[in-house]
Parts: sequence; structure tokens; C-alpha cells
Amino acid sequence: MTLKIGVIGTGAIGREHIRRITNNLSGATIVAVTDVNAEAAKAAVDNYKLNAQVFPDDKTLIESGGVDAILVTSWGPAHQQSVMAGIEAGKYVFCEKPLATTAQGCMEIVQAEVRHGKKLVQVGFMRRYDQGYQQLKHAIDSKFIGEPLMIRCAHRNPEVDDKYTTDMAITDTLVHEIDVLHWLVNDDYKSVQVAYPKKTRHASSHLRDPQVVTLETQGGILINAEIFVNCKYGYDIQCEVIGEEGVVKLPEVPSITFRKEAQLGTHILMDWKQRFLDAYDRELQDFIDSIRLSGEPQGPTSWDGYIAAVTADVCVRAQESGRQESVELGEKPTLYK
Ligand SMILES: NC(=O)c1ccc[n+]([C@@H]2O[C@H](COP(=O)([O-])OP(=O)(O)OC[C@H]3O[C@@H](n4cnc5c(N)ncnc54)[C@H](O)[C@@H]3O)[C@@H](O)[C@H]2O)c1
Ligand SMILES: O[C@H]1[C@H](O)[C@@H](O)[C@H](O)[C@@H](O)[C@H]1O
Repeated sequence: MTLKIGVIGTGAIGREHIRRITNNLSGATIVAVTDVNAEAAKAAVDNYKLNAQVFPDDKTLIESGGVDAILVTSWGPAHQQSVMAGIEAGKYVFCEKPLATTAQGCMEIVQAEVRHGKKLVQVGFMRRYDQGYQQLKHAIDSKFIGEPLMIRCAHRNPEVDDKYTTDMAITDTLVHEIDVLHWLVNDDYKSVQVAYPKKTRHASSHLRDPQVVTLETQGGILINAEIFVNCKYGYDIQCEVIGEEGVVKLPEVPSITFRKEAQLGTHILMDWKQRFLDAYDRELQDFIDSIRLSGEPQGPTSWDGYIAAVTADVCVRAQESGRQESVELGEKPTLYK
């Protein structure tokens, strides 16, 4: 069966996902779209030559009965309503991060899914599908480096615009590390603390940049995560796991080396959109395949979306307090064990 997908939100990533489902992936087709900006929805249908109906809103799209799954790619504050409506109608849901903008909202989604009795939701934490992170995970799971003890990572953007605020370093940027790191080491977070090094002159007056977040896991792994969103030189994602028997490091993005004007060098990406292109393809293909093969998505769950929201909230609290703050998740429902 071909999975019939309805897209809610035809902005930047919505259109990117429409393009990849239509041109690169197999097993699914876009049959419906909606956007609060109706012109944007119509333009997406025209530009990608979709055989898809344009609906006035998420509710009518879901209730039309014509879709098996929805892709929630609207702006963050609108996600929860669409995801809840999708679950209530028994539709599969692929939701871009954030699952909801509050931990309470994510918990309501978890509870709705638990009531439904089957996993329907996958959250768009695409780094888990990146081949570099998958190699790190394999090294950790196979005990290649023994027990992991420490992680050092960096999330650097060349620059951000004036609208970017200090808390966004957590909710918009670090959120990717928050998800991928607990998955990498199969552990939950216990506490977080945020420190501010000397501020770069390239940051706007209202932004603290860089920031260093220390996360400790329940098992005692200490994670040092640098967020530096005006680093100027490129988009650079670093991750190094230090274990009892060795160290593994995320591979650099493949690029030619050059010898020119007395220098031996290599290029660094400038745009984050280029960094995880394969991972986006792989996460959506996995969503489609796992539903077709097993009737349940296998990727990051609503519970993972909830972990990210709770941890991000605690990090923002730690930004303000300067103290070590505890992460309390509560009991994980059996649906996600
Ligand atoms: N996983 C990633 O790396 C990644 C990358 C980019 C964006 N995102 C996430 O994807 C989401 C969308 O980001 P974007 O960059 O495409 O934003 P965008 O602003 O380009 O697009 C959002 C679209 O949603 C529409 N919209 C808003 N409310 C709506 C509603 N209630 N119903 C239908 N449509 C609605 C807007 O009109 C707009 O067209 C965000 O939550 C963002 O965090 C994730
Ligand atoms: O929304 C973007 C995106 O999530 C990128 O992956 C991240 O590097 C940026 O810091 C963030 O602003």
C-alpha cells in the first residue's frame, strides 16, 4: 500500500519534505495540504505538481478521511493541536520538532497516544538517522570504547539574526543535542547547569553567546555541550565520546582537501540546511517503511519529544538561575519501553 500523506504547514521544511517524499523517497504520496497561508499551500501543490487537495485547516484535512498519515510542519505553537487531532482520528503523525512547545503539551500527546494503545507519532529528530551518529551509537552499543564516561560536543552556527534570543540557544539549537545524546548513550538526564563564557562581540546586545551546558546523566556520564551561534567560520557540529577503553568522534563532513597559496585545507559548510540532508531522507523513509511493514513508526517517539521539552525547560531555568537544576521525567509509560 502507498501511504497517503497530508501536509500541515507548507513553509520551508514542509516544502522540503514534500519535495523529498515526491522526488527521492518511495512508498508514499502527498494527497492533501493545508497552511494558514492558503496561497502557500496552493503554491506547494503547483510547484511540486502534486495530485493533492488543498484544505482550509488541519481539522478538515484530517477529517476528510483521505489520509493515512499527517506531516506536521507548521510553526511550533500549532503542532500540539494537529498532533492531538491526528491521534484522535487514528492517523500516523510525523511531527517536526518541537512536538509541543511545553512539557505539559507533550505529556498530553503522550497520554493521548497511550490511550490509543499503539504508537502513531514520530518526532523529526533527524540526527539519529545521520550515518556519523549511527556509527558512534554502534561503537557505544558494541562496547568498542567500553563504558562511555564523558561527551564533549559543540553546536556552532556562523551567525543568527536579531530575533534569536538567549533561550533559543536551548529550545532551537541545543534541542538537537538534547535528543541525540540520551539516545546515543541509552541513558536519561539527571541534571543540567549553564555557564556563560566571555561574550563574543558578534552577538546582538540581548543575546548571551556562547553558552556552555553541562548535562549529567542518571548513569553519571558528564556532557559538556558548547553552543556558539555567532562563531563566524562555519556550521560545525562536533561530538566526541570518551569511554573506558577509547574515544570515538563524529566524522567531519566529507570535503576535498586543497593545496593552494601555501595552505593545505578543507572546506567547512556555512548553512545548517546542508549538514543533515541524508538524515532527513532516511528519517522520512523509515517513517514510511516502518508503518507499511509493521504498522508502527520506529523512530523518535512522543516520549522522546517529551524528554526534549522537559530537559529544554530545565536548561532555560538553569540559564536564569546559574545553578545546577534537576531533570524530573516521571515514569515512562510501557508503550515506550
Ligand atoms: N528538524 C529540523 O532540523 C528542522 C529544521 C527546520 C525547521 N524545523 C521545524 O519545523 C517547523 C517549521 O519550520 P519552518 O522553518 O518550515 O518554518 P516556516 O515559517 O518556513 O513555515 C511554517 C509554515 O507553517 C504555516 N502555519 C503556521 N501555523 C499553521 C497552522 N496552524 N496550520 C497550518 N499551517 C500553519 C505558516 O504559514 C508557514 O507556511 C518548526 O517547528 C521548526 O522548528 C525543524
Ligand atoms: O533552527 C535551526 C536548526 O535547528 C539548526 O539545526 C540549528 O543549528 C540552528 O541553531 C537552529 O536555529
